[in-house]
Parts: sequence; C-alpha cells; structure tokens
Amino acid sequence: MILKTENLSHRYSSTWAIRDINIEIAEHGIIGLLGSNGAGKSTTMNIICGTLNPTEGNVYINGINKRKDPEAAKREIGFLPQNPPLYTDLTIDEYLVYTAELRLIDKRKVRAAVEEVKDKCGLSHFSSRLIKNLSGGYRQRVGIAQSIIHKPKLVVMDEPTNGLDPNQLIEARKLIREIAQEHTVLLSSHILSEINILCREIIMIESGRIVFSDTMDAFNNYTQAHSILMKFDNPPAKEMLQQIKGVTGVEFLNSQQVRIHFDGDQEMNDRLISASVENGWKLREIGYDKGMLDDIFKQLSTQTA
Ligand SMILES: Nc1ncnc2c1ncn2[C@@H]1O[C@H](COP(=O)(O)OP(=O)(O)OP(=O)(O)O)[C@@H](O)[C@H]1O
Repeated sequence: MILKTENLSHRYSSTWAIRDINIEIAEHGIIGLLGSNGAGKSTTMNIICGTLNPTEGNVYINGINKRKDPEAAKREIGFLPQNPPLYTDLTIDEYLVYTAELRLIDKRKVRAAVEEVKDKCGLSHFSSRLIKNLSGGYRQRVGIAQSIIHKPKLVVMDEPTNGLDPNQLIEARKLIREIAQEHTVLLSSHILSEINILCREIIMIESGRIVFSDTMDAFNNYTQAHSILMKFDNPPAKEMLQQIKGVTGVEFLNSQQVRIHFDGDQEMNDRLISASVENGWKLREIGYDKGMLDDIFKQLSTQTA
C-alpha cells in the first residue's frame, strides 16, 4: 500500500477541519482530491506530508507509520504545497542543490540528482537563472522538481495547476503525467474538469469528509446526465414528448425551452432529434443538462449524511 490514512481528523481550534479521512492508494497513477474551497484538501495533504500533525488518526506511507518513523516515511514523500517554498534569490541550480541536501541525498550523488531532475522538468536551459526571474509556469516546474528530486514513491501536489495560463496548463499536465509514470501522484483541485483530465481515481471531499471515492469512470457514470435541455421554434405539446420511448418527465422552462428527463439511455439524444425532424418542431438547441459541480457536491454530500 503506497498510502493509507486511518481516520484522519484535524481540529484547528474548536471546529473540525477534517473528520475520519480514510484513503487507500495501492496502485500507480494519478489520484485526484476534489473539493470546493475550504473543503479540507490542504489540511489533508499537509498531514499526509508531515507539515501538520493530525489531531487524530494515522498516516502510513509505503507501510511505514509516519508517527512512529517520520524520517523513513518522509523519504517516500515529495510535496508541492499550494505556495511552493521557493527561495527566489537563488538560481535553479542553487535551489535544487539545497533541496537535495535537505532530502539527505548522499553528497556525491547530489549533482547527478539535480541534473536528472532538471532534465525531467525541462529546466536544464535555465540552470543559472534566478528563480525570481522565471515565469509562473517555470516556477511551478522548479516546485515540482524539488518534490521528486529524492525519487519518492508518493508525490503530493496541492492545486498544482491553479493560476496557470492555458499554455502553462498544458505543459504542467504533460509534466505531471510523465512524473506519474514513475511515482504515484496525489493531487488536489477544486475544478472537476482538471481532475477528470488527469486522474485515474477521484476522492471527493466536502466539509471535511470524504463523500465519494472511486475510479474516474465510476464517478462519470454516477454523475451522468439524466436530463436534456431542448429549445424549439415550434414546440410540441407536453404529451407528445412524454410518449417518446425512454422519457420519464417533461418540464417546460418557458414557451420554447424544455427539460426532458430520461432513464439514462445513450440513444435518447438521437431519438429526440429524430422526433423533432419528423414532426417539424424546429429544434434550435439541444444539450445534456449535466449538473453543475455544486449540484453534484450537494447530491453526493446528502447521500452520506
Ligand atoms: N491555520 C488554520 N487555522 C484555522 N482554521 C484553518 C486553518 N487552515 C485551514 N482552516 C480551516 O479549515 C478548513 C479546511 O481548510 P483547507 O485549507 O484544508 O481547505 P481546502 O480544501 O484546501 O481549501 P482551499 O482550496 O481554499 O485551500 C476551512 O474551513 C479553513 O477555514
């Protein structure tokens, strides 16, 4: 087991920030921790990485209990916090040598480790550039480089793609995928599509509790649309729509726009389009009505309540 957390709970003052967080990661890949702002993602990650002690519970990294043998456990963890601890007056080389030493890499192997990680993260051309003169995307790469320099089994990244522009985003995702070839990556985001694009598994956290934990495919099945929004220039009577196979409900939002509830049948869309054409309803718009993230959060939260 690469990571196991047992009933992790944390209280900052009187209120609990997280309660009974149980995570098990047995396999390689990218695992996403999804939650809205304040859900408890950073608290969970800080505890896993040992920068915060939990009020209750245990963390095992590669089978090592972090409370009992923190040094050995931390050898197997790399951490990219939300605000990476970059020393901006150092050059990339100076900074990475420093982090390699912090990670207790054998002195004779520091140089090779720095070169290897620069190569992996596309930083070799900027070795002697001061960190303060780097763009946001390159600073992020330096942050990622320090998190893998000691070749940990588990790399934890707190909102690694937050605040990047579209090009930087593509580059960062590519780098994270490459890193996940050799390490297990646990990353957080408050953006569902980001987790969807990158992750094999999703752990959803809301108000400090896990509300969903499964593969990304299972999540997508669960949140699959069961309603379709349609707009007609020549709308039919409600009864006509109700007679179409698979339709379970019809809701007129105004005189032209209608929400069709259906049983999840993949061909519902096609069937509705055919009916519109055959009957001259003059279909103007059609699209799945996927619940917004907030709705999904609510749906999942109430399920476990
Ligand atoms: N140092 C602190 N002292 C007191 N309360 C805190 C502290 N850090 C976080 N909290 C509270 O704990 C809860 C969880 O916060 P946390 O930062 O873990 O959430 P998050 O999901 O990472 O959100 P964000 O994406 O906004 O960072 C929030 O209610 C937050 O206000």
